Amino acid sequence: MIRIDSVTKRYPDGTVAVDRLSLEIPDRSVTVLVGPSGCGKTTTLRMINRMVEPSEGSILLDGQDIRQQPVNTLRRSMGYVIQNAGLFQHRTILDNIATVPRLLGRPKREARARAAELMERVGLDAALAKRYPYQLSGGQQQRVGVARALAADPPVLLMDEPFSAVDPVVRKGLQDELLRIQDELGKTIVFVTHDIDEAIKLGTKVAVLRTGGRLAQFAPPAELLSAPADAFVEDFLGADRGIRRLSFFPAAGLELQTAPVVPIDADAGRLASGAAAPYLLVTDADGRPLGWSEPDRLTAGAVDRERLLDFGRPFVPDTDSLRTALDGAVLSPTGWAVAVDGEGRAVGVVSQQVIGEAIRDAHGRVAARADAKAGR
Ligand SMILES: Nc1ncnc2c1ncn2[C@@H]1O[C@H](COP(=O)(O)OP(=O)(O)OP(=O)(O)O)[C@@H](O)[C@H]1O
Repeated sequence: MIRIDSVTKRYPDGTVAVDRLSLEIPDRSVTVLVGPSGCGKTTTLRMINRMVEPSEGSILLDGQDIRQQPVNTLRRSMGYVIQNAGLFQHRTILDNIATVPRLLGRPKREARARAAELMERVGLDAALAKRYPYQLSGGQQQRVGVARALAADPPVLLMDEPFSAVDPVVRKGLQDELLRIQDELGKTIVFVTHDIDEAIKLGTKVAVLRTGGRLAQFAPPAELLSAPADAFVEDFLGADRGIRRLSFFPAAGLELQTAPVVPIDADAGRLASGAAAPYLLVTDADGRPLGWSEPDRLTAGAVDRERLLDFGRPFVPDTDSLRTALDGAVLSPTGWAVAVDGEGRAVGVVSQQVIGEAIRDAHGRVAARADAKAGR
């Protein structure tokens, strides 16, 4: 655990970048520091690897004051990734990644083998190994930055706005990759961003800082969204807080109806058994959805695919959230969402109303848990 204990940083010109900040950063999880420009995120991160020394307070790593170990030893235990990757322009990709193992005295062959392995881990094609940084896209360069930071297998990874300079699509890919790597490697990651959506997506816990380096709230993302500590946090979270919060509620408990799902070759009896529903979902012979139809427009054995209504975007109950299910229902011309299994076969349908009830239940459960925690 990294423990930031009442740390203040006053720069020589008198700027107080961080003001009596206390934070406990748990092991093997992603802790995000988020806040408006100039609120002291970078200063805080750099105090963890002693690129900046606190004016007051202390930082403990696994119970030991970080000032008690030589700065080089400390930094070796902490990979550091910055915006634009900060790669060595005159070295190949492979040698960029192999830099730290080489500095640590690893033989060239071993360091390069490790670098090649890391390229694969961060999703870089081996063919890029001999290129130079300027021959890579921004997103690829960031991946190299992550690989380089992982090369010495440090337990801690400090990341300062690593994905800010790339476009939203590439950024999403990099975020997904980071979560995957984190799942596999279980690093202690401290991640700085000014993007609250990135914070909510990546953070196990999120520290929202306000200008002057003061902590506004430190909580898991779902808790931030459901109970912002004050108006500043609420404002910083922005619009759609309620909808975004639904991402944290699984769709697995939704009660699905199967009677309205009918195969394209359904006989009259099968069609009649679903006829009470306002719409039927027609599937192909493998069970994959084709589209919606009002029951009285269907004739057994003669379904005109062209006349079916678009079924919108289906959700997978086992892995998706209530947000995805609701989105599916809102996008569907019938107001019903289609549930599919991992192979894309329809497993049932669910109305907006039922999703609405599930949302109310989920809110109720969270409120009950909060009450229990507060001893009410
Ligand atoms: N070397 C320095 N000397 C004086 N003031 C500094 C120095 N470095 C940072 N600051 C100031 O400290 C405050 C916090 O800066 P910091 O870079 O930590 O913020 P940040 O939250 O990371 O900002 P951003 O999101 O814009 O990168 C700012 O007011 C900044 O101007």
